[in-house]
Amino acid sequence: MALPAASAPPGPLCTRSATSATRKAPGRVTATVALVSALSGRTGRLLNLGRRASVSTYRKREEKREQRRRWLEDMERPEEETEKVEVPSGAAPVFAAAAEEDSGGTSSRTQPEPLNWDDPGLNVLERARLAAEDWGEWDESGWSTDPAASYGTDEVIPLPRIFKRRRGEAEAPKAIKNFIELHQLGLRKLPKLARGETRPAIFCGSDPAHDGRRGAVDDGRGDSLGRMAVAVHKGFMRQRARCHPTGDVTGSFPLPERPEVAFIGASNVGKSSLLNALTRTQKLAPAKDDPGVTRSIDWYKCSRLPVDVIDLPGYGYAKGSHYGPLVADFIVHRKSLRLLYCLVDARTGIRPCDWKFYASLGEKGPEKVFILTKCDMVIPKSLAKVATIVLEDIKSIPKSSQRLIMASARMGQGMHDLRCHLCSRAVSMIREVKKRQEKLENAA
Ligand SMILES: Nc1nc2c(ncn2[C@@H]2O[C@H](COP(=O)(O)OP(=O)(O)OP(=O)(O)O)[C@@H](O)[C@H]2O)c(=O)[nH]1
Ligand SMILES: [Mg+2]
Repeated sequence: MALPAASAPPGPLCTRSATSATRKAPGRVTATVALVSALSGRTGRLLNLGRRASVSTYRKREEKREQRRRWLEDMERPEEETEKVEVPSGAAPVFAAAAEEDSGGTSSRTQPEPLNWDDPGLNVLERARLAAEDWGEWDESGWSTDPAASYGTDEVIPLPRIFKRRRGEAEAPKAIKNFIELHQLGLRKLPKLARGETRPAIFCGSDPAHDGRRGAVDDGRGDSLGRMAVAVHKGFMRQRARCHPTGDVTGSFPLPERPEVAFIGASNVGKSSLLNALTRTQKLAPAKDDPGVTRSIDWYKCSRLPVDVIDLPGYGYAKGSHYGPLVADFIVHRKSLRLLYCLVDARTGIRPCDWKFYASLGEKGPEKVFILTKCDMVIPKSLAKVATIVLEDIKSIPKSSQRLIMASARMGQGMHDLRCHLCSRAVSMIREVKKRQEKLENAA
């Protein structure tokens, strides 16, 4: 559809090359146009071509202006108008019931009290519901386009409003800031190394007196735990067993050989990468930029650890199927599983899908220890704020340790700390097993 002549844009009605040519040599261009016109009598057509190109550009600009105007209008609209309570598809029954009530459905339950995030009395279910509501238009299928895995730091990832507000308001305690400096955590500019020089690993998890400076790197062997952690770092791992989340054909899982610890978290949070980073075997557990890579329960055996490490499929997104409920079932019923490392992305904090998963576990399952992963992707200041928020959040999650580990599988920051933690827990698990054996022997 052609635009009416009145709406045509002001300015030149010929092509840019002709305009610039006119500016440079007006006489020559006029002569050329006159010659062409004389030869073919199509001067009007020539000019029309220019005019048409310019009209389409004008129309595009108009469209862009219109889009921008609409976007600005949306931004200026008061929050209440745009805010809507949406429950993600496939949400747990508690959300479905809440949504039904919110929409004035037929549910016999009374309208729930509006929740306030800052209320310390909120339990995990209430926080899960609040987080799901806050996420608004969050959709699990959107995970496929979520750039959470990629290394670029300038990418935008969707964040819930509550999280943004809390991150803005959070005041990180000095202890957390010092901890981050000590472990050299966060996104940092690495100094260039001279040829042949290797970057030293940062071992300061076991040494509280370490000042965190590069030159003062200790070897992590300050105590027996540190030595054990260094042994894990130099050890190797191999796969012991693999099973579908529903079990084998009989619905059962491999028999436990040792106490077990498992890594759990949303898809793509970096569970497999963290497991690989424990012994620095990059190709052990498959890890990719794609969510839903691990789709089975994998048992790994470490040469220097008296426990088995389990890599679980992630929840929130999985190609073809959603394993969240199956994994939760496995965690609840596996008696030999003594510790659960819950991974949380350092850029997003605890997400609604995480809250949903913890809500589905409830009081059941082993103790949870939280790990902030991908710490190399946020600046130290922001990392300190997110750590403060997560530490606050985990207070309301049942059976969670109040210890937060910060690590980066890619850069190795905080890995010594994680290994130390794993070793200390492994030692106490073995002690427990021995005590129980002794008790049984005495009874017999
Ligand atoms: N920058 C950075 N990237 C990481 C880190 N850990 C993991 N990644 C990247 O995140 C992506 C996903 O890692 P995976 O280990 O496959 O994640 P996963 O949680 O096992 O994912 P699923 O198996 O799909 O549940 C990979 O591309 C990793 O390279 C980290 O500490 N820092
Ligand atoms: Mg994986």
